[in-house]
Amino acid sequence: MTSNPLAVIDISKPQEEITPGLLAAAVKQGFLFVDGHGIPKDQVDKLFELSKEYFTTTPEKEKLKYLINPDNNIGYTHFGSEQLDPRKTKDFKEGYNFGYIDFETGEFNQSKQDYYRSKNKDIKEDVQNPIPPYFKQNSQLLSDTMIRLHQIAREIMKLIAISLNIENQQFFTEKLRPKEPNGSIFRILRYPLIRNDGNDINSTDEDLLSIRAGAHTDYGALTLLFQKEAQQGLQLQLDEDNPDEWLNVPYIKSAHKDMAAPLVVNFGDLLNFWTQGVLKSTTHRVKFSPGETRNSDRYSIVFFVHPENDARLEPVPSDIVRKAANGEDIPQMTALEHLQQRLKETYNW
Ligand SMILES: O=C(O)CCC(=O)C(=O)O
Ligand SMILES: [Fe+2]
Repeated sequence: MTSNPLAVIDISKPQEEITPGLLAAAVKQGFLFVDGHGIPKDQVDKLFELSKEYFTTTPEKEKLKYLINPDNNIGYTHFGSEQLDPRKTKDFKEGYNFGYIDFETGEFNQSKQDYYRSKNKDIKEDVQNPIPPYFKQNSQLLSDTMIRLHQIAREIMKLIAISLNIENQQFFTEKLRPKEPNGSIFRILRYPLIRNDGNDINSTDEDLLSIRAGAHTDYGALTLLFQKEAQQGLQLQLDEDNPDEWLNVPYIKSAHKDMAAPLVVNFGDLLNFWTQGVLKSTTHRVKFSPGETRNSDRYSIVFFVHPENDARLEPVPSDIVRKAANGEDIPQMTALEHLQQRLKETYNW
C-alpha cells in the first residue's frame, strides 16, 4: 500500500472529533482527504466514464465549438491554452468547465440573463453558454454531482468556522448560498499519457515533458477533487524554502462500503487572503514521473468553490485569525474582484 502523508477527515463523524485534525491539516498542509462525503462509488465511476467518452470520442472540431469564454470561464479548454506556471511550458491537458450553476436545481451553463435573474440585475447583453449535446444527455448525473459537491463544500466550511472558533458557525456558509451568482466551476480534466504536441516534444528538459499542470495555487475558497486509482500525478510543495521537494498525493480508498474514494480537498488563495494566511493555499502541480508504472491518461474531476460574487471579504471574527493579522486589516474587496484579479494573472487577459 502507498503511504499517505495527508490527514483523512471523515465528515460523517461527530464535529468535536474531527475539527482539531481538520484545522491542523488546513493550517499546516493546506491539503487533506475528506471521507464520509456520501457520494457512491458508482456515481463517480460513471462520471469518469463520461469524461473519458467525451474527451476521447468527440471530434476536435466539435469540442472547439464550445471553446471557453474568458468572461465566465465556461467551456472547453484545449491543449496548451493554459499555463499555470508562467516559468514553464504550456499545460498539456484538456478540460471542460461547467459554470453558472444553480446548486438547488442543478441547472448549469445557464444564460447570463437567467443566471442573474434572481438578482434582478439588468443584464443588457445576454450571453448563451450552450451545453455540448453529450453533456446534455447526461445532465442528471452532472447536476446531482454538482449539487452534492456544493453541499459538501458548505459542510467543510462550516467545520472550518467551528475549528476557527468563530461564534457564528455560518460565517462562511452564509456567503455560499446555492442560488446566488458565484464563480464556482465544475471541471473535468484529461492529461494524456503521451505528450504529442510538436512544440515541446523536442525538448530535452524532463520537466517540460512531464509537467502537465504547472505549479500553481488555486484561486478560490476551496477545491474538491476526485482522482482515479493508478492515475497518480498530483504533487504538493509543502515548503517554499525547498522548491524542489514535492510530495505525491496517493490514491486512497474510502473507509465506507460502496462509497467513492475520499475527496482531495485544498484551500485556495481567496481563503488564504480572507483568513490572513491562517489557512494555507499550497502550491501544487501535476507531474508524470519518469519510470513510473502508468499505462493510461490521468483523469480528474474538480470542483472549484467560490463564495458569492458580492460577498465582502470582511475580517474573519476569530481570535486565531486576529492573532495572525497582527493588527493589520485586509484590503476590502468582494469575492468577484478577488477572482478577476487572479484570472487576469493566469491568462494574461
Ligand atoms: O488534476 C489535478 O489533479 C489537479 C488539477 C488542479 O490542480 C487544477 O486544475 O487547479
Ligand atoms: Fe489546482
